[in-house]
Amino acid sequence: DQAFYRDTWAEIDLDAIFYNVQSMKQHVGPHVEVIAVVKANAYGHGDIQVAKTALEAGATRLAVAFLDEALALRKKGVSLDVPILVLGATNPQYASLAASQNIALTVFRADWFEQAFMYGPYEQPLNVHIKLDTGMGRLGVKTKEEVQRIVNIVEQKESFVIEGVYTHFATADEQNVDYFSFQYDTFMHMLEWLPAKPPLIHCANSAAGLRYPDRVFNAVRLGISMYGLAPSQEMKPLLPYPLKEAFSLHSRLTHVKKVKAGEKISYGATYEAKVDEWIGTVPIGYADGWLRRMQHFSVLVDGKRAPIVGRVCMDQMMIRLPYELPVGTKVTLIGEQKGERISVDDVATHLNTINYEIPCTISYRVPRIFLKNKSIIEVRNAVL
Ligand SMILES: Cc1ncc(COP(=O)(O)O)c(CNc2conc2O)c1O
Repeated sequence: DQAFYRDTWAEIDLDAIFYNVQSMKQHVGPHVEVIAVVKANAYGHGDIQVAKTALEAGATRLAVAFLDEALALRKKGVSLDVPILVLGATNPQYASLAASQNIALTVFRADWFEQAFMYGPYEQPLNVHIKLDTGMGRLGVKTKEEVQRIVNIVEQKESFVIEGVYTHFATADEQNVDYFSFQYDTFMHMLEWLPAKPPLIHCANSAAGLRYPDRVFNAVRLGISMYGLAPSQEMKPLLPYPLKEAFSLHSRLTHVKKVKAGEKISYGATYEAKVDEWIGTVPIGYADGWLRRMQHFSVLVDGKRAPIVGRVCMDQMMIRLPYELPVGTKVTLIGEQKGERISVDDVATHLNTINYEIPCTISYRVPRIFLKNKSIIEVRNAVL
């Protein structure tokens, strides 16, 4: 039986993931842990495959958005001795479950602990990372009093261990460093509120890790640049080492026809052939996360750019071919053909968004093929 039957797939180059993690590891030095941020199915790249590769490449911890993603990694084989940090908020009633699975939780409210304690008992203590809000304005403690309340509760109950303290930057990927510096200084000031320094102190996302390797304390939360994507356009000229893009997206022509001038293509009959044209049909659409706004963008066939013509449908779209090509011809929507390249950034620019959003949006319906040394080691098909 086939791993998947459709003619559309994403390829994740795990060698690129490995290289990007190893590069950051070397960049920040041996005293700084790399925490691989694999939330949102590893930004659409495949959570367990990226997690395993990152750990092989020197990451020592994983980070996810919420508890379900951490439990999923355990179920998929991440051993208990690999710590996983939940970056988002967790309902206090699940604190003991997290503790039993060596999953650390982000906390930022003293009342959370009062509730979490009621849901005991805790066979083993829960590791918590106190999040400080230095200016991101999302989650985090903002006052010394709140920090004191948290520390007092933790000291009273042996169910909780403060394993870490951290903050998150809002503008680390921008050329202007004013707000970044304000947050960094605020973090330094807030750290003084803690009676003792926890084992882990971390503030850096990819951008901060790339730009200020000597100001990351002792761990970096590596997300976007692990996938070989720059945190922002502004940051591209500031990259201390090259990044290797891990994600590519491909399909194959399911139909090729010659249309006469005046003939219409796709819903709304919005596209009209100006002259006699060769039109190809590609089996990918907005239900795959290749959004309707991709109309007027181009894809690669035979190493040439072919414009998407007419409206993108739920499962298919049409392109204007440079010349007649056989059914089955490979179409590259993100990636390289014969030296021509369409990057994740190109798609993001067309959609007037950031590169983070693109791989995350390629839906469960697109099978993921995992490559190591250019050969397929695994296929994930969430449809079957
Ligand atoms: C708390 C936290 N730490 C680290 C990271 C990794 O950042 P990076 O991918 O820039 O390296 C994120 C990413 N959070 C998000 C990325 O996009 N939207 C977000 O909320 C985060 O929310």
